Amino acid sequence: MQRAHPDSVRIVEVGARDGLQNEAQALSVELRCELIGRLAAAGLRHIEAGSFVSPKWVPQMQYSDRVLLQLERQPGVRYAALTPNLQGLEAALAANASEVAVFTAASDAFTQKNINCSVAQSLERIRPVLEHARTVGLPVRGYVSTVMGCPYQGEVPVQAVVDVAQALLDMGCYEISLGDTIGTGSVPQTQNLIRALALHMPVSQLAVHFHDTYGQALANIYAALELGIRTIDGSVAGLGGCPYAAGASGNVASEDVLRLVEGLGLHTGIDAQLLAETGQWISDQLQRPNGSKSGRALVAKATQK
Ligand SMILES: CC(C)(COP(=O)([O-])OP(=O)([O-])OC[C@H]1O[C@@H](n2cnc3c(N)ncnc32)[C@H](O)[C@@H]1OP(=O)([O-])[O-])[C@@H](O)C(=O)NCCC(=O)NCCSC(=O)C[C@@](C)(O)CC(=O)[O-]
Repeated sequence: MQRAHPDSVRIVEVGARDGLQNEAQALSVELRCELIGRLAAAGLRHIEAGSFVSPKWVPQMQYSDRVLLQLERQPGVRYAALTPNLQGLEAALAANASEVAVFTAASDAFTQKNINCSVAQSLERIRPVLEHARTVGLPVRGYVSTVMGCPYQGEVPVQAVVDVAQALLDMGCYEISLGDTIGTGSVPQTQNLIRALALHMPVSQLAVHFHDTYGQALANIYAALELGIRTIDGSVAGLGGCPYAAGASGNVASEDVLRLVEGLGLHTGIDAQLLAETGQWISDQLQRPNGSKSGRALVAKATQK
């Protein structure tokens, strides 16, 4: 997998997956395809397009196969999908996903609620996914949730995160996305975690995935950037919520991440105005407030002209 230049940042857009999976209203296949098309037009090059999980567990992600098959693909864009097991991988391959992501957590209590098994059992489910993906040359990203706190267990030891991240890398994931699932992380926690991980694996193989539940996401991302992280997950318009924290806001907004990294002189290849307009468009479709401050500001400024 090509690594980012130190002056460039890769934003992994998770709005059409992590965002929409947490919205109360399930969007049509057509609107999901249009969202992904607009994100690609804005310059996003890594877009999570869907999730091949049980529709009984996450009904909003049903028909991800249709989304992947119907969307108009742009050259150079990776259209990724979440897969919990071999059944999901087969579906993702049939829908021609450019890559897949496997997911587990650093706390057993969370994996039990999320995927109905322990962390150790989840790794055993993931192993054949990676083995099969390798035989067909499909890249696999790995997610570790609850890296800074679990809604059921509370504190999560740093060593538990290191162990799971290492296990996923050893199985063949090209990158680990560190999920602050409930957004409770702080700057010192972010620094401690990344420093601990960096003793065992290259920072270039780590990404950060913050939910903005307590408004700390941008501060934590800045701390991560200072420690060399160059891959950041974001969700356009801050789509999503958090099923584990009532009333909580969703993922950090991609528009706000973009503003932060551009302010630091780092490059992304993303058009801020097009992304902001996409954020406003999808917020209107969902009849929800636009969760990005910089997105709202850019749209308002353009309207004033
Ligand atoms: C993992 C399972 C399936 C286990 O669910 P289970 O009930 O333990 O497993 P099962 O193997 O007994 O299967 C039960 C049913 O699901 C079906 N099934 C089995 N596998 C699949 C599949 N791949 N696609 C579609 N259907 C599937 C299977 O066919 C069967 O259907 P039935 O016989 O009842 O009609 C379930 O727990 C599940 O789907 N969980 C989804 C959880 C989820 O998607 N959570 C959100 C994603 S994680 C996340 O958002 C965090 C992240 C990544 O963003 C990072 C962060 O923020 O921290």
